[in-house]
Amino acid sequence: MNATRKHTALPKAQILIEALPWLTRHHGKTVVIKFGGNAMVDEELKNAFAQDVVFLRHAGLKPVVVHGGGPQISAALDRHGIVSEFKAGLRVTTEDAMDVVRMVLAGQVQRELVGLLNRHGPFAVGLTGEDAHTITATRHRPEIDGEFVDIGRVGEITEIDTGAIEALLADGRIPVVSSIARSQDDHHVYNVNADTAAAALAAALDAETLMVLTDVEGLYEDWPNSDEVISRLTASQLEKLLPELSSGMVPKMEGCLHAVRNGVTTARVIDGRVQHSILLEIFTDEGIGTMVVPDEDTVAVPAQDETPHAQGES
Ligand SMILES: Nc1ncnc2c1ncn2[C@@H]1O[C@H](COP(=O)(O)OP(=O)(O)O)[C@@H](O)[C@H]1O
Ligand SMILES: CC(=O)N[C@@H](CCC(=O)OP(=O)(O)O)C(=O)O
Repeated sequence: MNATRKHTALPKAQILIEALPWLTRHHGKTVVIKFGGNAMVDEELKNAFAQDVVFLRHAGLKPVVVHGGGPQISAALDRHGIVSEFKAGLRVTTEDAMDVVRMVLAGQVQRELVGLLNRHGPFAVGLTGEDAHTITATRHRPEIDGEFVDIGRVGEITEIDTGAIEALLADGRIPVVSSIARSQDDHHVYNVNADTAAAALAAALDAETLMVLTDVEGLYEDWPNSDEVISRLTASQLEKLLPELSSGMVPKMEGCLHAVRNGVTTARVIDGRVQHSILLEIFTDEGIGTMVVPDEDTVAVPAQDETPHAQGES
């Protein structure tokens, strides 16, 4: 038998080897993955998402999932006869609506994700920001047209306690966090935008990467007029762009900026409608979506041969 004969499965081995430098560099690193409600509506996509997250866990990374559930909350509120209203991209949350938000996020969406991940082994443990003081918030009053408005039980994060999440990660688990905060003002809870919660957790956990899965390809340069995606931008470039952004992209991009300004090496917005978008983003040369990086002068440039990602990801 010819020892140099190429096996037909060689391309598979090559794909794995291509990922080796990335895996080596990211071994043991924390990756916070935000799964958006709009990317969460398709069964196949949800299964592929769970596979990707478990894959990362087996590859030696420490994934933390933070989930949204905007469409699911709106549907439940509708069933309760409560009209959904958004101001500054945030849901106006009455006391009654807060009970529904909590029920949907912690009792429905989080349970489903935990179940999907645990088909692969005893990995996922669900919690909300209320648990073990993980997320504490005070009442958020966004400034709209020069005035601070009351939008009910919407929280502005004041403190993160990473203890519970870190203990779970040390035990080899995959924490699945619902974006509800304990209140520092009273004994109730606050509704927090899931992008904001994910970014705050990524920064507090000193995560390597924040990945935000959504229902568009990334940040469009001139939305809604064109579908040209911005593939890479620095923190300063993003900061200049923020005032022009609208709706759901505002908390997403503000979150990415917060993350990279607070120690996270890359923040990415990727298309959650694409099956296995997490693995595609990590392991393929093309990369998909929008990547935000700290300003050039604040990061060390990685060695070229260690970068499988064409966009020069670190
Ligand atoms: N510049 C932009 N690029 C891409 N999407 C944008 C932009 N500005 C606003 N959007 C809107 O933001 C939405 C994503 O935010 P959101 O609906 O909150 O998603 P998710 O449920 O994944 O958090 C897109 O579907 C799009 O309608
Ligand atoms: C204050 C606020 O707006 N909270 C969000 C929380 C869920 C969320 O952010 O879900 P997506 O990521 O799917 O948008 C809401 O009530 O819809």
